[in-house]
Amino acid sequence: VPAFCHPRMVVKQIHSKEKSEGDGAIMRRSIIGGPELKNLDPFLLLDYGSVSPPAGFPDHPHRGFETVTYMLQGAFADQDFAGHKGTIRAGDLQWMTVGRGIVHSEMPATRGTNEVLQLWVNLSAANKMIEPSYQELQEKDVVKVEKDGLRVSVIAGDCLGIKSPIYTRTPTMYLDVIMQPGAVFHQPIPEGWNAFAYILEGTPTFGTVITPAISAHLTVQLGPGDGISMWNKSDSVSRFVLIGGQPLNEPVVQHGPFVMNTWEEIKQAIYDFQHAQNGFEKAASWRSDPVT
Ligand SMILES: Nc1ccc(F)c(C(=O)c2c[nH]c3ncc(Cl)cc23)c1F
Ligand SMILES: [Fe+3]
Repeated sequence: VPAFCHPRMVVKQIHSKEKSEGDGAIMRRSIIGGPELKNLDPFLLLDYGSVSPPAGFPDHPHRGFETVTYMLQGAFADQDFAGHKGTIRAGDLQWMTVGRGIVHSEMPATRGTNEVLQLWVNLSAANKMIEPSYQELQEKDVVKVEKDGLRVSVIAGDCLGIKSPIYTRTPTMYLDVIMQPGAVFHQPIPEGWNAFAYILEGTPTFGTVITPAISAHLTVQLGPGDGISMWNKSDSVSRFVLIGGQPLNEPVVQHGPFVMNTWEEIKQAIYDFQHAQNGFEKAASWRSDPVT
């Protein structure tokens, strides 16, 4: 008996190229509104970074969306212009609803390799100018499902009956999936949602068609359907993040770290930031402290 009425299939596989971002951080940008992957609404980008000091992401603004920072290894220190400070360690999650504006810095907090995934989730027009807020979970509080060679960290949404406590204004599913050799995993994804996977290690198989060996740092876009079946037919561990979200179907105008619906609103965001007003008041005098 097939697991789903309309199993989703792989429709596109894109290798992410390395590019520098912020201050010397070498990143692999997996999805951007670029020509290759336009229709992944509500997602704006997924960045994989392997960052060592002195590189990092010094003081910079955001407006109009959410940043989801998930640490894979090492740690990052973040500080914002409202005095919010924290250290995000391996397995920790920071879901930052930027809304009307945040100025912050995100710097590696250990001398070694600090591996980070950052997803940008767009906000609806109605939510773009809401007050900023954070939802932060330590690794021990990220809900996990272990079953038959499967270990899923439920970052957002629910999996095998286990629900994340994270409130997602834009309905989102975000799973960190580790599959031992021979494991199988069937995950429902609501019809109409856009969905993709980003492979971190191994060669997992997605969909009923045996896709070619899939390698690390590959984005796999999934087509329409009500769920995805995955196997690990190899003899080594597979790890990937599986991400899906309900499209907003609104115009997207992005200028760096500002994402609004019209150019007018982008000009306003730039003006507000430069004149420390309309949500950027605290940007007037704030500078981040050096990370020890
Ligand atoms: N200057 C500038 C301009 C635009 C940015 F988006 C950023 C930025 O913060 C990041 C872009 N990818 C990322 N991945 C992980 C982390 Cl922790 C941060 C970022 C930045 F710094
Ligand atoms: Fe940032």
